[in-house]
Amino acid sequence: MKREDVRRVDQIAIEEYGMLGLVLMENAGRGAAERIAALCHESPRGANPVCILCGPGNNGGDGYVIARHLELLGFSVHILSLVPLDRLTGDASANASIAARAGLTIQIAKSDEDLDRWIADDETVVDCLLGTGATGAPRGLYGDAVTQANKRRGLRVAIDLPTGLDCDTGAPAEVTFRADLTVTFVAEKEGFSKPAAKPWLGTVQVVGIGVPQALLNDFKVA
Ligand SMILES: NC(=O)C1=CN([C@@H]2O[C@H](COP(=O)(O)OP(=O)(O)OC[C@H]3O[C@@H](n4cnc5c(N)ncnc54)[C@H](OP(=O)(O)O)[C@@H]3O)[C@@H](O)[C@H]2O)[C@@H](O)CC1
Ligand SMILES: [K+]
Repeated sequence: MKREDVRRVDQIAIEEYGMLGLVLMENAGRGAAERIAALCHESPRGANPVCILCGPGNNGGDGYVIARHLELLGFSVHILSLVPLDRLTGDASANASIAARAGLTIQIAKSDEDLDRWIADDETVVDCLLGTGATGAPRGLYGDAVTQANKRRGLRVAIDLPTGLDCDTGAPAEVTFRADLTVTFVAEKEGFSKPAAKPWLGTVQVVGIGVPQALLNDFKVA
């Protein structure tokens, strides 16, 4: 599915079907947390704790939901946000507030040194940096975070798409998150089928976010 179409599905679910964005994000995050937990339990590299890297948009918002559900599933979780929480808006801001009030550990990374210090070598790293709103190669600290994550020995999980990968063309940026598992929402993105994308995606699992079948049918999603 093309980036533009998957974004339209979210938009129509909210604007025409009256679903709440928060509900879609909850479904997305909960589904992703369950897939991450299953992978951690079955893989020898699947470590506890889990480090969740959160970016400025709704992909970052998914990260706060995932953190809350992984804690409920018995994982020790910490969140590294690349932006101060007061810069978040909408559903991402709401979920960051819930996580903060719930006492989840949230650190705000301001430099490459912070990232180097705070991402442990053997923990599972979850990429909630950039999703379908990404344009071009990851800039500044976003590129640094991907580079740091790729150096670690633990499992890597990308949420919706690996940061740095163009989800329409499948072309990787010079710095692209190298996932063992990509949990993607609604449907596989068009670029995922391209040979260039394969080394960055790992296993791909699709998680539904609860939008009605009638809407999926309009977009020819099985
Ligand atoms: N209800 C829904 O819609 C649902 C959405 N869901 C989730 O939301 C995701 C889409 O969220 P999103 O649209 O907020 O975009 P996302 O990629 O998180 O961030 C955009 C931000 O990144 C920035 N930025 C851009 N490029 C950059 C770069 N190269 N390097 C650095 N920064 C860059 C950009 O800044 P700007 O370019 O505007 O200055 C902007 O601030 C989707 O993938 C799925 O995970 C699910 O929860 C299901 C329900
Ligand atoms: K991502």
